[in-house]
Amino acid sequence: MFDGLRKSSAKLADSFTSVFTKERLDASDIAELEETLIASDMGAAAAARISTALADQRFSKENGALEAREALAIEVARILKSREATLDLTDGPKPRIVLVIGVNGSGKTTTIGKLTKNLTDAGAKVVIGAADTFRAAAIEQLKVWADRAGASFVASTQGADAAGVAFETVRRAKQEGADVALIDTAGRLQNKSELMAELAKIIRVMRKVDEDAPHETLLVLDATVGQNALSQVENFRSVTEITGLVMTKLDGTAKGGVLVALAQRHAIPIHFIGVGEKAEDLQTFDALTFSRALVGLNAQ
Ligand SMILES: Nc1nc2c(ncn2[C@@H]2O[C@H](COP(=O)(O)OP(=O)(O)OP(=O)(O)O)[C@@H](O)[C@H]2O)c(=O)[nH]1
Repeated sequence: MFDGLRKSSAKLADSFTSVFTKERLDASDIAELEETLIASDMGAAAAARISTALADQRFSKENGALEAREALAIEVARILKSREATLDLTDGPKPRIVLVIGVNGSGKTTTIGKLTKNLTDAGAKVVIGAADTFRAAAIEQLKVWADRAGASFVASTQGADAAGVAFETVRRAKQEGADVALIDTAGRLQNKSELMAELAKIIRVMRKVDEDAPHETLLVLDATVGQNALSQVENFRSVTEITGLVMTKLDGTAKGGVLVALAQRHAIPIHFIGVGEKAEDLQTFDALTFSRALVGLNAQ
């Protein structure tokens, strides 16, 4: 985690150390801190909240920078804590039906692959549905993950009806007594009404097999897009219910602070974060571990 967030923490640390060299911060230090936090993609509301909290604290002359960093991690974690929610897909209804949505390239396919590997390693039976029928490579990529993990795989040809694939995936998961069904979707529709119609159709058709489907709708966000992730949440939220978030590619960006902006703005659980391309790089989101890594402190 610490390594995965190195780019984000390095950016924050650079400007941060220069602010905290005093026992108490004056108004201009606070303003500088607030700017630093905004520049790290945390958003104005979270930056103001954190700066105000730090303004009331005192730090020692000798060790101020470290103490301030510890205090910052605590304040960041305070915002993130309410969004922390472990998602154990092997628990609850069987099969647990999970729809994975997000814009094109956000990391949906890779996230499903990683989840599948982690679930099958833990002994769960998984069925993957390649309902992203827009891109042949996405279907191929998913098949590789499915084969590697020994998961069942449902796909059709490129351009086929996505809802048909989703239907068959849920049917197969029931038939095989699977624990989890993970369904990949396409995020590349032309406009909002098309996206809404497509997702609504997928859900309607899945419900013919299981009236509670989907049990989870995970929105996958790419951290490298920074503040744009906020508008993606708004867009998807307006077309369907989102039960949880996954933020990928945190290792490839200095914009990791955007997760704080998201937590401040949207009351949606953050389940997983991606800090690399391997299955073990998909980690359960833990507010304090993330916050400490973000400000450049090792986990405790
Ligand atoms: N470094 C890094 N790369 C990631 C992570 N998650 C996904 N990627 C990479 O991001 C790229 C896009 O991921 P995909 O999983 O293909 O994205 P998608 O949302 O399925 O894209 P479409 O199929 O085009 O809709 C791939 O090259 C992945 O290997 C991550 O956490 N870290």
